Amino acid sequence: MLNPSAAAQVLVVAPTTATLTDKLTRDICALAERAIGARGVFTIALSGGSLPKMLSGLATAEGVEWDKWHVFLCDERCVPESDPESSMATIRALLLSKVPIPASHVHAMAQGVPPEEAAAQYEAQLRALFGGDAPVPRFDALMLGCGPDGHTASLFPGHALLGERARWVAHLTDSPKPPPARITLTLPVIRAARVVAFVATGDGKAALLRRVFAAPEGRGLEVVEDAALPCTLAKPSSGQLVWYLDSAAAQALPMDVMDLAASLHGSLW
Ligand SMILES: O=C(O)[C@H](O)[C@@H](O)[C@H](O)[C@H](O)COP(=O)(O)O
Repeated sequence: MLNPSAAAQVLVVAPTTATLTDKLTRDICALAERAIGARGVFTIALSGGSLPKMLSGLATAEGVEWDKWHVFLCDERCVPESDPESSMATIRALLLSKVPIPASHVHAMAQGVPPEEAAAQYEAQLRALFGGDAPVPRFDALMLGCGPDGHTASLFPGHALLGERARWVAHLTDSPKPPPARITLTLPVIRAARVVAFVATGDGKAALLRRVFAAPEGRGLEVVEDAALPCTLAKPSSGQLVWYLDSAAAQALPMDVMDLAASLHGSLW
């Protein structure tokens, strides 16, 4: 019997996006409680795209110690927060404006400065919080999405940033998904997280997910690293990887993979 909280990789498949939202809410609250119990704070980095909407259930969750949360971004589009393309603006509208997280615990990326400077400033913020001497910060949770091309955060297939090993935060000005200028956490930071959670919903992700879960039969849920699909490289080296899908996104997964999906009841942590 699978004990999801002990497994390095977990698959959750919910029949609808509403049930997926409920499951995500329960799991994130349980993870936050565990992190706060162990270290006194919960550090979570969020992405843009459709993810903020999937997290909106957190706004009505009960018993959350919001004052212990520190919220970061996995990546950001280099636009002002007044622009509808701003990921932070969406996250504020759908979640942060509805919960009492202290403003000083919300770590946005700088606006109105060149992308390179915004990346350097964000890395300096992380170093101040996680300790400048740490080889890499260890987030409690990174919430990621994935594009049909396999990108995650702002790490795109074939991009030179996939080879970045020194910086914690990097910039790019040639993103194939608009807008072109972006800031992103790098792979060493993503791999150091305690939990890396992907959320993917809808038919448009089905073909990609078939490629992500393409390990030979008998190798369970193993996501095999494929340089052409950056989301497969975003695997924590000593943490837990969780893929949260709705049934539309999961429709092309092989039966032996679906058989390993965790229960929707309760929480993973
Ligand atoms: O700027 C962005 O859009 C995000 O940083 C990006 O990495 C997103 O998470 C994926 O593209 C998935 O987007 P969807 O959830 O909208 O499919």
